[in-house]
Amino acid sequence: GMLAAGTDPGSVRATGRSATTARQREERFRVTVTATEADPEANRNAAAGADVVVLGVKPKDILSLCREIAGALRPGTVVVSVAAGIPLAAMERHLPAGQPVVRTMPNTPLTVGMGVVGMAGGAAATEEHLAAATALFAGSGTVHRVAEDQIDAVAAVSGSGPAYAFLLAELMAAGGAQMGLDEDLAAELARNTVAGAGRMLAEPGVDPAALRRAVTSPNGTTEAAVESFLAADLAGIIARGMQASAARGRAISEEFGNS
Ligand SMILES: NC(=O)C1=CN([C@@H]2O[C@H](COP(=O)(O)OP(=O)(O)OC[C@H]3O[C@@H](n4cnc5c(N)ncnc54)[C@H](OP(=O)(O)O)[C@@H]3O)[C@@H](O)[C@H]2O)C=CC1
Ligand SMILES: O=C(O)[C@@H]1CCC=N1
Repeated sequence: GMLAAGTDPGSVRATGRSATTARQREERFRVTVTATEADPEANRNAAAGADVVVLGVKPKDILSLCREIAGALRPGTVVVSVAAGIPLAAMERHLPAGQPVVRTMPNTPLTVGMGVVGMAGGAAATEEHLAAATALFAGSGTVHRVAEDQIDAVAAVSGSGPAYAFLLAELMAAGGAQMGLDEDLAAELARNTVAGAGRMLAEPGVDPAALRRAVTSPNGTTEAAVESFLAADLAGIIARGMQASAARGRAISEEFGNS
């Protein structure tokens, strides 16, 4: 997303673990990608002198990565985490005192310029540091400042949310095939329906309920489907799934955020 929005590839130093995926990413993104399995200093070298460092490893690996790069950071370097569940205070404990840290919850639609990001700043993060973190995402989505205790809820709505829409497309395709449609046709109809509905939702100021009502003819086919969904407690099913997402964020904090 950053590159598509005009970031100079020459200004980006990326790292990964595997040399094979590093090569693939270099070819795909035209940025320098160094693998830690080939160069154990890769992360420290990438962090040294950077204005902004983005931590994109799994939550369980974030704090050891903070310790690994701590000695290479300049005092003003902004450390931006995308990890679910890892608290700002935990990262701050493993970084030099006073290091500006920003915790974010992005989502994959950033890759098509339609991302949404929740963002919270740590103890040493000033407006200038938050603006630098916002600039990473601003060309490929919208950034919303939230209190850190709301990040798990942001993850439940928008971080994990793309998967809910993709699951809907999968289930609609399966339902179409069950009714006798060719499997490929059912998948194509479902995929383009969810994609098309998403495009309609992206228009400024639209109300999803109004869009839904426009499809729902009185006593028609859509009404029959929607009534069936609601009678089966789709609202409760979605709410419980989102609670499970947020609970998993809290569990990650407890499992990996206390060291
Ligand atoms: N996927 C999503 O939609 C979202 C993910 N997140 C967060 O993003 C983070 C990554 O998740 P996800 O993309 O699913 O995971 P992936 O496994 O796809 O990505 C993790 C990456 O970290 C690299 N890596 C692992 N260890 C090291 C290391 N020591 N040094 C350098 N690079 C390393 C891996 O390299 P290699 O490939 O070479 O092994 C891999 O590229 C998580 O913290 C997650 O919470 C947040 C919001 C949305
Ligand atoms: O599933 C996860 O834990 C990450 C965070 C939000 C989306 N993917």
